[in-house]
Amino acid sequence: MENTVVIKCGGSVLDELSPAFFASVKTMREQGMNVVIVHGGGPEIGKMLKQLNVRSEFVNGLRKTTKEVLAVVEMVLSGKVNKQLVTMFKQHGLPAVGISGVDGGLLEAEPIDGIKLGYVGRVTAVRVDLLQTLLAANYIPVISPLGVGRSGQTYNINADTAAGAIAAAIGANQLAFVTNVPGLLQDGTLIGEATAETVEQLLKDGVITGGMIPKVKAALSALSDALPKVMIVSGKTPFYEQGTWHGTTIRKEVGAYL
Ligand SMILES: Nc1ncnc2c1ncn2[C@@H]1O[C@H](COP(=O)(O)OP(=O)(O)O)[C@@H](O)[C@H]1O
Ligand SMILES: CC(=O)N[C@@H](CCC(=O)OP(=O)(O)O)C(=O)O
Repeated sequence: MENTVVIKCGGSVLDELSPAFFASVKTMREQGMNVVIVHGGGPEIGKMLKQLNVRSEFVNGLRKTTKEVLAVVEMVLSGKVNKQLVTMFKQHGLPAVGISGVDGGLLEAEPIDGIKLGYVGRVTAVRVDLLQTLLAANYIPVISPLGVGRSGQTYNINADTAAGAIAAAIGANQLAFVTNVPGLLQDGTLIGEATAETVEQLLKDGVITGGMIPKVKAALSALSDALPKVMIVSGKTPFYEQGTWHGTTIRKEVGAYL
């Protein structure tokens, strides 16, 4: 779908989204862009698991998801976080519809590795027509990263991975990861522009760690001719003004897109 931006809002910044974040989304819509939001909620899930005394651990940045953990993930992502975000959009005059990847079979998924990770899924198909219908009616879809298997099983999907898969499926020409830092940092300094090759090197050198790893991996696999650049930006400050992105831009190669 031409002129479409997929924006992933990280759980790390959901409580700190500034009015400037919503103003940036408004600007994009005024410029005729279709906006699709995918949200995370890792910290909120962690808090709820703790309150309920349910243990969970991370394996390679992914939350090992037992049946008990899955019930909490579903409740927090498609309930609390999704509705909070929809309400925030409404308060800023933006019409949003919250759906999870289960609704309408939006995100079809299969288990990544049932033995090690339990109910953690990867996206195998996206019901693009559902998103197109909402966008055509001028709504902003706000998606929580749950998937549904062929047998009806629900899966927990990393929000960065889900955003990348949705961007590729809908044919978005822009993808942005909104998080709690200004972009990719090296020794505390913002990296304004990076090629896929540079990012691979930063991963190898251990400059990119923790929650930034699934983000850049999703960015690298989403890059294509149709999606020539991916942005990593802050949700605490304006991230898009007068056609300019503030943060890190990752391109396939130097000069791939200007
Ligand atoms: N090179 C890096 N540049 C910026 N942030 C990094 C880097 N390496 C690791 N990080 C960490 O990644 C975090 C963002 O990932 P995460 O906490 O998972 O956020 P989100 O919930 O937005 O997905 C940052 O707050 C920072 O601590
Ligand atoms: C499989 C897996 O790890 N799923 C994530 C889904 C939420 C998420 O990705 O939230 P952030 O974007 O805030 O990290 C989780 O359970 O935390």
